[in-house]
Amino acid sequence: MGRLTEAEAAGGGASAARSAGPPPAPLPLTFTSPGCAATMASSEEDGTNGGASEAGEEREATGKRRRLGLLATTWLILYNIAMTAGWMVLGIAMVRFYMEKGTHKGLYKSIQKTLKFFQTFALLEIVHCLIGIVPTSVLVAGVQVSSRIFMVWLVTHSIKPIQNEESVVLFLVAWTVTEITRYSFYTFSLLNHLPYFIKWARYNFFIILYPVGVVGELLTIHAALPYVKKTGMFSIRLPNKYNVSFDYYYFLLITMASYIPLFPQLYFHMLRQRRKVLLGEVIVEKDD
Ligand SMILES: CCCCCCCCCCCCC[C@@H](O)CC(=O)SCCNC(=O)CCNC(=O)[C@H](O)C(C)(C)COP(=O)(O)OP(=O)(O)OC[C@H]1O[C@@H](n2cnc3c(N)ncnc32)[C@H](O)[C@@H]1OP(=O)(O)O
Repeated sequence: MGRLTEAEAAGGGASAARSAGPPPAPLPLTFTSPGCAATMASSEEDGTNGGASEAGEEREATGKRRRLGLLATTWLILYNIAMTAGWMVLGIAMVRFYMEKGTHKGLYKSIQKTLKFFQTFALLEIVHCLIGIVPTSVLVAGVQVSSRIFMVWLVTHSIKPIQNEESVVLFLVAWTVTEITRYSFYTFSLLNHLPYFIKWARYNFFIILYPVGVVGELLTIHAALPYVKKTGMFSIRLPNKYNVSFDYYYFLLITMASYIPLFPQLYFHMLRQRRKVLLGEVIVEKDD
């Protein structure tokens, strides 16, 4: 798989100037699905070039909806509205909790049901990719969603002593702001009425929120380590009749280490999406 920038595809001009600079380094993981190339190639926009661009955007959105089918589009609109509402409820609950109590202690306990419900519901994002109704790669969605599910169920839910750590608030705030923006972006896009500030927020907030969320997650896992070591939770010791052993403590250490290769992949993927959507750079997949 090779990647072609708009400058290469169009042979230069204003677009070339926009996408000037060194081409992005090829990544070991391919993050765009083959089915996604045509959509990407047709989505040139910069939000500033007036009527022609808007008309083009509208045509593109209508075309996209036709390709998707009414059922899939309706489902995605309902799904995205539900997720936007869910994360808004969570955000409001967090702000209210803090304003009433003046502390973050007890915050996780008070919002955990809503968090678990909506974050678990996000598993459908992997299904959306698998059945091809969204062009995101299964790998990107899989890493993103599974790391969140892991944080919610196998770390924060299971290890009660860490629930009041400040780091939990850090990732909760980062996730909540991101998801309200992301799901409202998808909803308005599907409805073909995307306010520019939502598009802008979707492709700028992550620059800060992604690292903030990752720091929160890593500090939370780190805080869990002594407890996991002491209790031996989720671990299987030898000897046993299956002759298998598993140490959750080391599993957590490996998980923390896996952020080093995986997080930059997600971050650079988002930076590429940002260039495509906000700066109008087109990335065309071509077979070698
Ligand atoms: C079991 C143990 C596992 C341990 C694993 C350890 C791994 C550790 C590394 C992982 C670190 C993750 C940390 C993370 O949890 C921290 C945070 O999240 S902090 C908060 C900040 N976070 C973010 O900003 C996250 C951003 N993430 C995302 O946006 C997505 O999750 C991602 C999958 C990365 C997005 O990628 P995508 O390619 O989908 O971007 P786009 O939004 O531009 O969408 C591309 C096209 O798909 C269409 N689309 C996608 N979803 C929908 C939808 N629901 N409805 C409608 N359309 C959708 C979208 O419109 C685009 O279409 P087009 O290209 O045609 O315009």
